[in-house]
Amino acid sequence: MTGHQILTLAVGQMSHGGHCVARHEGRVVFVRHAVPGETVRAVVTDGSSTSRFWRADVIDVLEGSDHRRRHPWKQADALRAYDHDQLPVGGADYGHITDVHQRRLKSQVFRDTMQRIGSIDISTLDTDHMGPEGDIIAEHLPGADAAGMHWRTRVSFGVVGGSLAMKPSRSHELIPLRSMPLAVESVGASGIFSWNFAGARSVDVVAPGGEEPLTLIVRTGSPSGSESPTGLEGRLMDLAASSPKVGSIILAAETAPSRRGRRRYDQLQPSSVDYRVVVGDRTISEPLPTPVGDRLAVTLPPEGFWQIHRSAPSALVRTVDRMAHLPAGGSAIDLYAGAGLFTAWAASRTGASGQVLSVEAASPTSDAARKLFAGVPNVEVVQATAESTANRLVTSDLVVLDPPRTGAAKRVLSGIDAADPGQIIYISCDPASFARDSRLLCDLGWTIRDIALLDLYPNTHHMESVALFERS
Ligand SMILES: C[S@@+](CC[C@H](N)C(=O)[O-])C[C@H]1O[C@@H](n2cnc3c(N)ncnc32)[C@H](O)[C@@H]1O
Repeated sequence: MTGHQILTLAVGQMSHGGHCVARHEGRVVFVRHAVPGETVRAVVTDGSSTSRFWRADVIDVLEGSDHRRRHPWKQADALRAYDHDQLPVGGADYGHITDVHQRRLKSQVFRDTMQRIGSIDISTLDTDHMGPEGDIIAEHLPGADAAGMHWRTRVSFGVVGGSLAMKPSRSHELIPLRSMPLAVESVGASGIFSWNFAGARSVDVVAPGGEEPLTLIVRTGSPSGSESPTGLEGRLMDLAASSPKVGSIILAAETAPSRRGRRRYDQLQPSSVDYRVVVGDRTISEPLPTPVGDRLAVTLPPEGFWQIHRSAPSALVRTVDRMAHLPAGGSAIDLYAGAGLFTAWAASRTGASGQVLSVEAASPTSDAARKLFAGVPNVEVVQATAESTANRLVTSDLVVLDPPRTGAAKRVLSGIDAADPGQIIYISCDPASFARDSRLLCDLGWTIRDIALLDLYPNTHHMESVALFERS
């Protein structure tokens, strides 16, 4: 291993995943916490003499970029952490880059990833959002502060020594937190960073609609029916009584080991977790950008999927609405539908004489959709995987798909193609899987007509794209 080797590097372009590309003696080095154009000293964190590439973290900036700023979150500030012989916590890997430049880099990464993985040149697209360098301008969303903080309505923490904690990127070490400024203000104001969670394995915090009161899901490894030896439950009740900003606490005991790689908010097998309300309610309420009849909000369990930026639901629906041609009386299919964000929009567009099919695999989330659309005759909610449904789809005016980070399976895309809808709108949180899936759709005879890039994850390398496909 080359651990602790220090290199002086001239840093090149930003790549997918938040690393800048540099070279050392012919070998590629992926450098974290850098800005393209800088000269830095970086410590090698991964790689051996036989590795094709190395990874390194910036510890000192010799020639800084004009786009560098002081990281607004001290515990995630790599330079500060290395000065104190510590590791920075992960989760805000773009925090050292100015707000406007973060979005410029995301645009470039998206364009380059589409070219590299999908062999798709987006610079020729005829869209209002085209930037001067042939990349899609990433849209800034309201709901964060000037430093791009306080937008997350959902945050997951580990627990160490009773304190809420997070890991540095690519590390298993848990670092106790003093705050988590990406989260909406009520999370910091609730006092939970000084609570004693000893006995818990992890804690998920949800601020429905970005507001208070918060709901906490406190996860333990033992059945929640048995009082833990650390007295966790009693302590949580006392703490909740002293904090008006925490409305509900739910103990979640894993009754079967969690599968690696499963996402926290879309548990497809909820039976392996036993949920029990300690304080407050078992469900939360999220405001809907498009009401369903007189229902202005959807009720769902806090572990069910909902977009994490407080402005994401309205921004995504607005973008889909701008791209789609969905007439009154028309038909739409919403795959990977969650609790029905886009189903609600499609139902309001198509009206009473239209038809909308909403397909979601996770049962708690799909149950929420079924309750939301109960009594709405033109909406059918199906709890199933997109894969099992795709070969039975009938033709429609529009298919919306919003898969998890891994993208859509090949047979989902082939099934959509065979059903021959008028339009496909693909919402993605990962440019790499989106580029792969776009290639497949293009090979099946579809063309990208429009793309929007939304900065749903400020201060991180993540981005969201919404793309419209039509037949070539
Ligand atoms: C990115 S979320 C989008 C949800 C919804 N469109 C929204 O914006 O609220 C992806 C959803 O797909 C669901 N999901 C994951 N794998 C699936 C599959 N194979 N088939 C159907 N749904 C799946 C997840 O449970 C999650 O609700």
